[in-house]
Amino acid sequence: MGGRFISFEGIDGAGKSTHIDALAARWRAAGHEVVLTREPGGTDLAERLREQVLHTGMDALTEALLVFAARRDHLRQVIRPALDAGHVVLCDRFTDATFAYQGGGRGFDPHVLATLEGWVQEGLQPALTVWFDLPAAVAAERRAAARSPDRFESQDTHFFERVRAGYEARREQDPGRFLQLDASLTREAVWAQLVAGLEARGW
Ligand SMILES: Nc1ncnc2c1ncn2[C@@H]1O[C@H](COP(=O)(O)OP(=O)(O)O)[C@@H](O)[C@H]1O
Ligand SMILES: Cc1cn([C@H]2C[C@H](O)[C@@H](COP(=O)(O)OP(=O)(O)O)O2)c(=O)[nH]c1=O
Repeated sequence: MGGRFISFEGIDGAGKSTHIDALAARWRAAGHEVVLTREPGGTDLAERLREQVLHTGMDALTEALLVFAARRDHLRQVIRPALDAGHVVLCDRFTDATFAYQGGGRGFDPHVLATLEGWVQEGLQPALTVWFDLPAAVAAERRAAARSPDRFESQDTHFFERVRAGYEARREQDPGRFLQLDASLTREAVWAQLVAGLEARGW
């Protein structure tokens, strides 16, 4: 398996973390070098920016600038070197999250986001984006059972329905990149969809 960049997306509580770890274990057992990382984050600088984005009040443009600054550092220090070395990169969230949260959720101008995307990524996109899709109300029930909320997780269901619509708009712009999963099903059923989607791509 050559360098392969896969991102994982969905509203908070969709079940991404559960399945990213399982996929990393499966591919490592098969002998692949797997880099597990996340956004915002993945480097010392980007993790410090993450802390601010998740816990300090700011407007949507500031959020967007900080997540793209974190992304630039992450791409230069971690993602591109790993892909150049032929590794698999599994990234918990990437730029679709910016279009979904800052664009859809906060209502920020997607044209500005697209300009930043072009500067920061210089054409690099994930080979595949796995989208854990489910209604905002179901995700809210899961989160309530699991953890205390950050700045995003404390938003209401309307916010998360806008985030979900933001993901749908991104999928429509580039459908071949997306593997959309029905994340409202049981863990086993979601995992089966994920494995089937990867196998359909010869992975
Ligand atoms: N298919 C599922 N059905 C019910 N609960 C789930 C499912 N997948 C994950 N969960 C639970 O929902 C919560 C959120 O899952 P998590 O993987 O942390 O989501 P995310 O990383 O997308 O925010 C966790 O408590 C997890 O155990
Ligand atoms: C990558 C990214 C994340 N986010 C938000 C979405 C999430 O609410 C939060 C962190 O994502 P995540 O790592 O999924 O949170 P957790 O570890 O609590 O499951 O950051 C943005 O708003 N814009 C972005 O570009």
